[in-house]
Amino acid sequence: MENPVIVAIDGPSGTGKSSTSRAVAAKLGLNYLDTGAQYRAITWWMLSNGIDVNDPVAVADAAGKPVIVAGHDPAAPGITVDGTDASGPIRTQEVTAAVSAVSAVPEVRARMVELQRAAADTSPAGIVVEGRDIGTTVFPNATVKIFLTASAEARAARRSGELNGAQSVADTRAALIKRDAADSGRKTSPLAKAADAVEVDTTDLTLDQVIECIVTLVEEKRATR
Ligand SMILES: Nc1ncnc2c1ncn2[C@@H]1O[C@H](COP(=O)(O)OP(=O)(O)O)[C@@H](O)[C@H]1O
Ligand SMILES: Nc1ccn([C@H]2C[C@H](O)[C@@H](COP(=O)(O)OP(=O)(O)O)O2)c(=O)n1
Repeated sequence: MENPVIVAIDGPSGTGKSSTSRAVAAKLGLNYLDTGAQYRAITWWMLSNGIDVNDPVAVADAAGKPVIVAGHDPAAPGITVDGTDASGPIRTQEVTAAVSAVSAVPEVRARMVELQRAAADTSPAGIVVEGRDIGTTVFPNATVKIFLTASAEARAARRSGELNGAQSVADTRAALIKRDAADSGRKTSPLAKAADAVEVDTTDLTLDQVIECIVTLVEEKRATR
């Protein structure tokens, strides 16, 4: 049988990773994994259990405790923490503000990477994995690597639209620039474009155009291997 296809999609917040990855996985009949949801889930567990998220030693000590299970169906991925559905709670602004600190802790990353590689091992046809370090660290031999970008203005407008005006575009822009800097500046597996990734600037592209572009790249790669 053909080797499973691994599609790595990285990039900062609001570039379209989740929407694009889900659609690409659905179109190609592949599994899907949102690694940002995993980091959000462990962050939610830390906050819910009174762990000081700004104390890396406390976070490292607790990193092995929660049981995090991410779904792989692109139509309804879902995520549970200790058996409880966490899909809603992981998207709160409290979690968003704390996730960069928690995901910078090496013990947290080691655990998540283990889960991410296991997800690929149990995906016979293959998997689309989205995050920040998928092409650089988690799957350096991925079949196709994509790095999505977009202007800060476009990203803030998209995110603010999702929050239904609960946060202004200016505040959303400031928060995401702060998170980009933390994610790009950390020591362990920072947000970065792999040397062999294809960069796609989505600022002036529709979601359908981005999906089409990535599906074509994967199909071309599949045809030549
Ligand atoms: N190319 C695009 N053009 C316009 N809006 C987009 C595009 N890609 C994604 N979006 C919208 O932007 C928001 C953020 O997209 P999402 O996929 O969650 O980004 P990320 O996972 O990179 O944070 C969503 O509301 C999504 O529908
Ligand atoms: N592979 C990954 C994925 C996410 N993270 C961290 C850094 C990000 O700020 C958070 C949240 O990621 P997520 O993709 O859910 O964020 P957005 O949907 O882009 O707002 O997790 C990471 O460190 N490594």
